[in-house]
Amino acid sequence: MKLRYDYQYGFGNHFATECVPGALPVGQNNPQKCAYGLYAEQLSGTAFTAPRSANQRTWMYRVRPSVDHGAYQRVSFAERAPGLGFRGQIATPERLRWQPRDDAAPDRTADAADADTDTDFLRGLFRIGENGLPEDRNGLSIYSYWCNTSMDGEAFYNADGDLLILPQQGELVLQTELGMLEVPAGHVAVVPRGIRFAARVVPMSDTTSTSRGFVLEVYDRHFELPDLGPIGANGCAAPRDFRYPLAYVDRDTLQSSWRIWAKFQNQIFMYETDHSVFDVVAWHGNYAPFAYDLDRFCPVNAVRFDHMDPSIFTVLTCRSDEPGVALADFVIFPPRWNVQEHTFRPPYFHRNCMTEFMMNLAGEYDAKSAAGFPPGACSLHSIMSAHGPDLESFARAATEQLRPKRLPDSTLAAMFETSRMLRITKEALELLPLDRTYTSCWRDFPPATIPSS
Ligand SMILES: O=C(O)Cc1cc(O)ccc1O
Ligand SMILES: [Fe+2]
Repeated sequence: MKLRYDYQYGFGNHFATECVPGALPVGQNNPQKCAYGLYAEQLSGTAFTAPRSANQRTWMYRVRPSVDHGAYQRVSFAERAPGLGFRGQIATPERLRWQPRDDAAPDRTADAADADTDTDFLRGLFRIGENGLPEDRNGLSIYSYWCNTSMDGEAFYNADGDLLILPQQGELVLQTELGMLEVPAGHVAVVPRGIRFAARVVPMSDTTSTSRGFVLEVYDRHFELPDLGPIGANGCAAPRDFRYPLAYVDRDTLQSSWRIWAKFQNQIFMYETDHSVFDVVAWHGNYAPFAYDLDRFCPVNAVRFDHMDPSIFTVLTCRSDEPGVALADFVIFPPRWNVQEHTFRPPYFHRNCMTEFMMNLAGEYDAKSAAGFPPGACSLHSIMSAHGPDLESFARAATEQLRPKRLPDSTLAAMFETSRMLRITKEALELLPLDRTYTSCWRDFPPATIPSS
């Protein structure tokens, strides 16, 4: 896919970019006077004292310093982002599945407001489940989003953690302080804690411009590329494919008034400015939003027999304190060849010490019938709750002729896998299209016949 904007590439690189020649100071961060009277400002993504390998910060050179804004005002959820007010209250081990959020369905807001309302990314965020607290910098939230309107004259930042944004349909363009980042379906983006952004929806046709998808919010560490162990130095997601924005200033909006929304300790606040916050003329550093085309993922898997664990498809991981255990992994199930001999090829039956939130992004998922798990649908299999192939997929895969089989390019599923237990929002059970017949897909497996003793 042809991208609209230019980028700089390389996961975690130290970048340097300027959209006006000479704006970026050379050899120092804090000149006594910056070029053009710009203001130098540091954005720290890790503690000042974090080890060098983990340290993340960016220096921005901007038209005004960020401090120049009105007072923070507390805003009600209903006024700006009802779905952020949905809190995880329900503990259930039940296997849950939701059908896609329908454009016509009034499921988007707390008040189940009428479907004609313009809904931007912030208003369309709908918390499904959570664990932990941002104030403890510990835990995560999972959302779905739906939007049909761009944020205009407005921006948002999340003080509570990083946002991984995964469009399933449509396209978002994120205008961020550090530049423009387009995120069509099939790509993923991460906006780290504190970086202000506006989400724009790209028209799909003359009459529709909607985007829907999913968001994973993590409350402490940042996303990293997973270690590859014996896989070696190559394979899976390559660092060079991660794209970062170039400095971008929209001169036309510089003097206009803006409202900035903030999520802080899971509350919403707003302040006003009489100028754009997208006024960073130059920046350098390694704390920045990024995007990645999931089609660049190079799948590695079993080439003779048996089914590898899905961790083999991890794109990004957010570590916990325990080595090898993620707070959350972002995993995909990409187009690929299935070639295993004498093997039941789809995902196996299992119970896991991790929570699995599954999303079908496109095409068919090999462990579920197409009708039950269409693109846009999602499911939750919580810690130790049994799940796996449904009866229909099992019957097919247990009897199919095992030739090399291409899972088509139209296939794409994804998973947020977390070591935490989620509490589900009551709104996810009441307002989203919950599939009340889900667990019946596992009824009536014929019993094995064991020889009598
Ligand atoms: O439950 C799922 O569908 C996800 C999954 C996929 C897989 O290939 C192996 C295990 C697993 O949990
Ligand atoms: Fe699973």
